[in-house]
Amino acid sequence: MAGNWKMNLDHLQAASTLQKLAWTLQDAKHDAASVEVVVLPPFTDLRTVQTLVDGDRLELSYGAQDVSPHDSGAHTGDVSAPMLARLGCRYVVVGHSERRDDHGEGDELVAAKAAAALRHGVTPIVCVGEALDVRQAGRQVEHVLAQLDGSLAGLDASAVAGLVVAYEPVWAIGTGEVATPADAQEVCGAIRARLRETHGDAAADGVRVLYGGSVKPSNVAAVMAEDDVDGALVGGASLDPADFAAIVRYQHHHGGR
Ligand SMILES: O=C(CO)COP(=O)(O)O
Repeated sequence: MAGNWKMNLDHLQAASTLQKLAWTLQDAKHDAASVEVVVLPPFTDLRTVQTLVDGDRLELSYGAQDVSPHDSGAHTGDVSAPMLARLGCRYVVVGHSERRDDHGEGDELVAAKAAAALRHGVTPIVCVGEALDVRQAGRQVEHVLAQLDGSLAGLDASAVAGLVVAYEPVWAIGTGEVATPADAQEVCGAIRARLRETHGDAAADGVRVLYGGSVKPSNVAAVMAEDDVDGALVGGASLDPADFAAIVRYQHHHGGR
């Protein structure tokens, strides 16, 4: 269960949010071995998050929201995978729709970013998803699979087995419009089936497929009940530690699988 904070919470707010999240999960005796909890704060928060997680031995993982395809050099404003690795980032989001849209990132760049992360032991969370017009035309599966093929270009089966892929329909992000569990399953199932074809069983069975888009404590259990949804990538609701903890612990609150 991953919380993408997007461009919210400065490093002071990050510290209090993280502490509240950790206490809430601890009070609920959350078993971190069964459901991994990940926060994805802005770059400027990462050192603070690292210090807290290490110092207080919090059972939380963290990562960044973007990474350069390059390891170092003249790339003003970018942050490299070695830098993220040194900060203890276990994950990094690549290809979020907000970066694809705001910064014109295409599949080739996303694949280069995923490869950069993997070179330095950081697990990419590769985001794919269709816009509303594509869904209305009924072309969501072919669209997402083309994005997936492009965004994972060049990765071998063992790399894919360790990956996280997040299906986030753009029309469901920040809109309150959640895909139905069947919508999420259709595309998440197609993603896993495609990876089985292209990279084999170990890759398809190892990859973790997340759903993202207006996930809330009230709707998470239904989407998690689908076969090919392994977790959630949560935006807005992850900013509230009580809501995010409730999402992480969806089985206990809503009787999911
Ligand atoms: O984009 C998302 C997570 O990466 C989803 O955001 P919301 O949960 O705010 O819809």
